[in-house]
Amino acid sequence: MSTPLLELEGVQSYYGSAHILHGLDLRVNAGERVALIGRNGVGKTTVVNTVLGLAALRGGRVALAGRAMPRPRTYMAAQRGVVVVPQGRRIVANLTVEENLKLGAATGRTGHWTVPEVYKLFPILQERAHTPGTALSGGQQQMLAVGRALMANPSLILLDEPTEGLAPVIVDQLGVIFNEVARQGTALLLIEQNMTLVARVAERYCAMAKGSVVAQGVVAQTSLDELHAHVMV
Ligand SMILES: Nc1ncnc2c1ncn2[C@@H]1O[C@H](COP(=O)(O)OP(=O)(O)OP(=O)(O)O)[C@@H](O)[C@H]1O
Repeated sequence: MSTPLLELEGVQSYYGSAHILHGLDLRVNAGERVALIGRNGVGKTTVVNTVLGLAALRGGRVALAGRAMPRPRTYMAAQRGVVVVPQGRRIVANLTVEENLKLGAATGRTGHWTVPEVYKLFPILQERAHTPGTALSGGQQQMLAVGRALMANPSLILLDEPTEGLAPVIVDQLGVIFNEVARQGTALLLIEQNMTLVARVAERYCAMAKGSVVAQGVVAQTSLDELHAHVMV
């Protein structure tokens, strides 16, 4: 079997003295589309933060593209081809759309994704190229956040609740985009509360409760009701 792009084994992670992840196991292989689901507060964002070094890894193992990262850092993840589209998008306010996109290329990784290729995927970003990034609508800002991540030519994108607060028509458009990005060969870890989108995009799901993965399965063999059961309060 090929080396996983992302592998967490028995991960224990903390914010200060708050112990959030309790022996979490998760693996994403090249080209896979995996959904990470679970109720609010179970620790999904903390998985991302652990990979970026924003939550403290105090037990277990994190490996990126086969290399163990005892002290993960954001730049290490990007260098190893793992890029995050953060919750809340974090578009830089005083930069234009195009300048925000170019920020994503800072790792120097080359590949399919360039500014023109991102504009082909999101024509609206080209139309608004010289507009301040934060002047865009919520859906357009999410497209910009995805485009910026693609500019790093990642092998894996971690998407943290990308459709939060967006209208259903925009959510549908993003689903098409995520599938197109995956078709180009980029693996996805999709943290998502919208199970219809999960069913449309992901092949496999991992469901979390209280800081660990408690169930997993093949999305095509799982009903929407079963998926919803993992996220309902
Ligand atoms: N900086 C922090 N310091 C201390 N505790 C935190 C911090 N950030 C998050 N937490 C706590 O860690 C737990 C897991 O939060 P996390 O954001 O990972 O959950 P989540 O599953 O992503 O939830 P949501 O869907 O609400 O984003 C929660 O109890 C939260 O209150």
